[in-house]
Amino acid sequence: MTIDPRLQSGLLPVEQARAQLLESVTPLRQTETLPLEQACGRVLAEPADAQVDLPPCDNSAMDGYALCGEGRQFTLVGKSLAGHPHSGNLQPGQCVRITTGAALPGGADRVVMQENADLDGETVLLQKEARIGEHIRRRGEDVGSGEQIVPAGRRLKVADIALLAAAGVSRVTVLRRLRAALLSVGDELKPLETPAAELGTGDIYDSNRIALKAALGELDIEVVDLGCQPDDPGQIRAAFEKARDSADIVITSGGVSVGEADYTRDVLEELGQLEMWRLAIKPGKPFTFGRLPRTEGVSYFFGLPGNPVSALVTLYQLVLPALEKLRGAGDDVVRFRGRARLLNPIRKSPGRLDFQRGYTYRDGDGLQVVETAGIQGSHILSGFSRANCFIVLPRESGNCDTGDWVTIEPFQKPLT
Ligand SMILES: Nc1nc2c(c(=O)[nH]1)N[C@H]1C(S)=C(S)[C@@H](COP(=O)(O)OP(=O)(O)OC[C@H]3O[C@@H](n4cnc5c(N)ncnc54)[C@H](O)[C@@H]3O)O[C@H]1N2
Ligand code: MOO
Repeated sequence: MTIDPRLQSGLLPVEQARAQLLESVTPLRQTETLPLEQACGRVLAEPADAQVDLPPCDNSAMDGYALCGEGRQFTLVGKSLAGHPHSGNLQPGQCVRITTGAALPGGADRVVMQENADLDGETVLLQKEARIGEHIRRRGEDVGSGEQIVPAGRRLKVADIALLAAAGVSRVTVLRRLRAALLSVGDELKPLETPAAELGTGDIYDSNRIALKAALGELDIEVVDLGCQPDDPGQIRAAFEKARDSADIVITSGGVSVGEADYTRDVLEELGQLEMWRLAIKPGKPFTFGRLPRTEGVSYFFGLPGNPVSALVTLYQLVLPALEKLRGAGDDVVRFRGRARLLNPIRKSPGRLDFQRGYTYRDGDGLQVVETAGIQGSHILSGFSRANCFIVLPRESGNCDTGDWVTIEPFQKPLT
């Protein structure tokens, strides 16, 4: 197999890696039909059409009186409540009591708010004349029956669910959920169930798998949990084969660096193709991407570094955009970045795009400020836990001083 020579000599820029990842993955095609109530967060595979007009009829936007014609004096001839329309047609000079959302009776051409009218027996007196069309919501002004209301490819958010429900769409066809196989690699890793007293020297809890599982769960991705594997090429190979055969993507953590027990890349190259390794990102330099072909199709392979902060930063910055494309929702993902003023100096050496962990807030003067969330080692989880944003420092920048303006990227799902 051939590797881009730039990968061997230097480090691949993060933006280039993202673009390459997006180019490499092909969105899912299989679909399923679900009740609307189960579809939030899923990607619509077929456009959805309104089953009814919205609003379904001309109706009132206010509690008050529906009037027929001009003038300031009207005779009250009935009422129209939401769910209980007035049956007759109004003649000029007549009005009915009406509530918000209630159907406008035939002949009514304007509505006056009750605050602007006085009732005297059967007579309604307006404080000032109402304009034609005032406070009337027209049938179909939101959407018309049969109109396409949500396009294919939309990741359904709460507002989409509200619209579809209002328009009478009770079932939708969505792309099936992505399936990810997850496994950790390392002799030192122990399952979380192990009592602390039973840990040997250098043993650690397999926290990455738990964190990655939580992150994928937040994204409504099905997880096939393949546990932790020792630093043994045979066992890693068997686990990769199982992962490849059971999932659309395989996510591993650990064993992608250059240590003597780092077998992940070797096994990847044996079973498939290594497409990307060593990026100009901090933390997360040894991030690995490749493919594991199977009898039918392919499973995409993401090898995250073992260091816990590196694993999550690379998941968020590199894997997620690819997953969004894979599950068909590429264009709906908005990643917000802003600027904030640094409250403390930051150390950085040029060479890698740095995602430091920070805590941002508005100070008493309304200024967006950010402070570092403590020491920045890729093994320091307490700072990550305290943080609410990344401080994004350009690849070639060096140290920063108090008062400098820096780029921040507030945490969004699945980091929140
Ligand atoms: N000589 C070099 N050494 C290292 C380099 C390098 O360029 N040259 N890169 C460093 C960088 S940067 C990183 S990041 C790490 C990544 O190493 P691996 O992906 O091979 O990960 P491991 O060596 O297996 O583990 C690293 C670290 O993370 C802990 N770990 C591993 N898995 C888990 C898990 N599931 N849950 C929690 N913690 C985990 C592991 O115990 C190690 O402490 O390599 C550097 N070395
Ligand atoms: O790039 Mo590694 O992820 O610093 O620790």
